[in-house]
Amino acid sequence: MEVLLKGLNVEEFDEEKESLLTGACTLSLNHYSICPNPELSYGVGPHSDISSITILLQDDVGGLYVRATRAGQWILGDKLQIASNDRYKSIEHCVIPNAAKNRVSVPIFASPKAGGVVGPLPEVLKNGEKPIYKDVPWSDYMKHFYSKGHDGKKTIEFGKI
Ligand SMILES: O=C(O)CCC(=O)C(=O)O
Ligand SMILES: [Fe+2]
Repeated sequence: MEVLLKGLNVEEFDEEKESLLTGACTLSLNHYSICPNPELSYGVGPHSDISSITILLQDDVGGLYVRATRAGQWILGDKLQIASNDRYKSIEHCVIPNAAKNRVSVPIFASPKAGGVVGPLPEVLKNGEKPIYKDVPWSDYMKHFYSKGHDGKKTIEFGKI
């Protein structure tokens, strides 16, 4: 995270920044059952995570498809795209089920602490750059994400000015 922040003119990953970006960690336990016709369904439809960063633990079955050329075991989320005023991009991904094996995955989401706000970092706008996003309570952003089905990268529109 510190490397990513250096690219945004943020010198120090202090307590305030930590709480704003990665103050709350949650995880999901996902089980994908064998699917006889994987081409007809999704395990999880295309979306970007709303977290800052997601770290994925998974077994050797596979099935995560990522719309990017460079992605390892971590995925950037909307919170970081918004904080960086679009310098970093959240990564769209989906899960295709497997015809022969069950799969287990454990994504760990590093997100803002409850009560936090989603918006461009002041350091990013320091040079007079126009903000693309407004300040939105993190709880509203989350509510919006969970109020609808997965829809690619549309969630981030909610934060736009
Ligand atoms: O199971 C996976 O590989 C990813 C699941 C996922 O994208 C999510 O829970 O947000
Ligand atoms: Fe995801």
